[in-house]
Amino acid sequence: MLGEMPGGHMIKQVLRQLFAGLRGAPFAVHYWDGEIASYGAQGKSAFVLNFTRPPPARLEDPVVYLGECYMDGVLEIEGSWDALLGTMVASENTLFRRGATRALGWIGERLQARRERQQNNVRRHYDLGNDFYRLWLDESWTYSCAYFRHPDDTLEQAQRNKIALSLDKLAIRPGMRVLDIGCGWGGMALAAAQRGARVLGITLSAEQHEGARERIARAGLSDRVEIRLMDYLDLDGRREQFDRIVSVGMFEHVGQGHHDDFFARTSSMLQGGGLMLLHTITGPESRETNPWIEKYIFPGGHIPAPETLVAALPAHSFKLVHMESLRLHYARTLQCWLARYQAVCSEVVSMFDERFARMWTMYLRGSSAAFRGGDLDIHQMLVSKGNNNTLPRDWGYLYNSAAPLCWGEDGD
Ligand SMILES: C[S@@+](CC[C@H](N)C(=O)[O-])C[C@H]1O[C@@H](n2cnc3c(N)ncnc32)[C@H](O)[C@@H]1O
Repeated sequence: MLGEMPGGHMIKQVLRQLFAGLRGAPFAVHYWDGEIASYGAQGKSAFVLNFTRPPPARLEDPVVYLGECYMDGVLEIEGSWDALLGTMVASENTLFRRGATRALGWIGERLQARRERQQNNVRRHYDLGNDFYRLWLDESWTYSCAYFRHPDDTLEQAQRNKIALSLDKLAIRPGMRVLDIGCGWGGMALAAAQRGARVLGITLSAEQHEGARERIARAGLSDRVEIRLMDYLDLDGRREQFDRIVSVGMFEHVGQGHHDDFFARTSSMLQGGGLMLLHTITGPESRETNPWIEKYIFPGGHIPAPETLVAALPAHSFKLVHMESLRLHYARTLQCWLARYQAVCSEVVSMFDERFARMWTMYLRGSSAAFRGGDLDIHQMLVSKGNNNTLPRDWGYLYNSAAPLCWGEDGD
């Protein structure tokens, strides 16, 4: 499987072997020379992998290889991406090979080197440019899971819902000091300030820093919101204390083996009785990081397991107050982003190039499918430092629809 292959014939053998080892839904492969083969369970193909021309002869990592084939236009994927993602999850042992070695490679890396590498990784993603994200994010520039309270909610409305839900859970009151770790373009910070809080938002992205500051100035809230370009590792609980901490879509960057450190730091910055809302993508404990995502989208990221997060709390004086999954909300958010992204794809091609544009199509489409058909989930976890005796008596006010509005059978 590893190393150079002399040509199309050999790579076809290798791909046949690979596809024959996959478990899950029935699928078909259209090879570049006209051969059509069926794999997986019996039945009508749930998806088709269509090789439009001979792929490169070098295959080191199956997931990265197939992802690159898609980016290069060598491979088109037709049919259900949900089923494709389901097959990838069911075939993890065949497809994901490098996790253990990668984790070992990191052991012993100096803290400073880790910090620089993580910072560069994060900046590479978020500093693609405000012009790029502005093309397809909603008007609030929120780059995280929205909350589709009602089936007809637009993305804009759903992002407003998510921000309101998060601030409601945190029971923000005027005068409170709030820290937003990973504040993006400042939407949450702005909304907290509109509720009368004094907010510090931090981000590693220079583009976000500039965008958020401009936006807050335009809203006339610069006296209540400060946005700093800094790493959360440089915050110091001895100098600054907060009543509330919120962190949305940042924890995935904290990295394997550093969760305890994150909780220790946030605990040291929170007043006794203070509340923290952690909003993060989650997955099974045994989940391997997808090597294509690792290479092209989020290097150094790690998806935590919800039970690991909960287990880590008591050592840092945190108590679990409330926790919920927003899984299908993220699938819907990603669908909305994908539709908007596809509408402006030609602009993305002129900003970057065709390969980049296809890479992002794959990322958005694959991620949406991974939340519906794969093993990704997303949780909002509300914790208190020690006891908070002023919490709401019941949480009904968060979910005040008269009757529950449910997702359809297929999660749409
Ligand atoms: C997915 S974005 C979410 C942004 C925002 N919370 C939202 O919901 O739109 C992740 C954010 O985490 C920030 N981030 C990642 N690692 C960080 C670190 N070590 N210190 C501070 N911010 C970090 C990024 O700069 C980015 O703003």
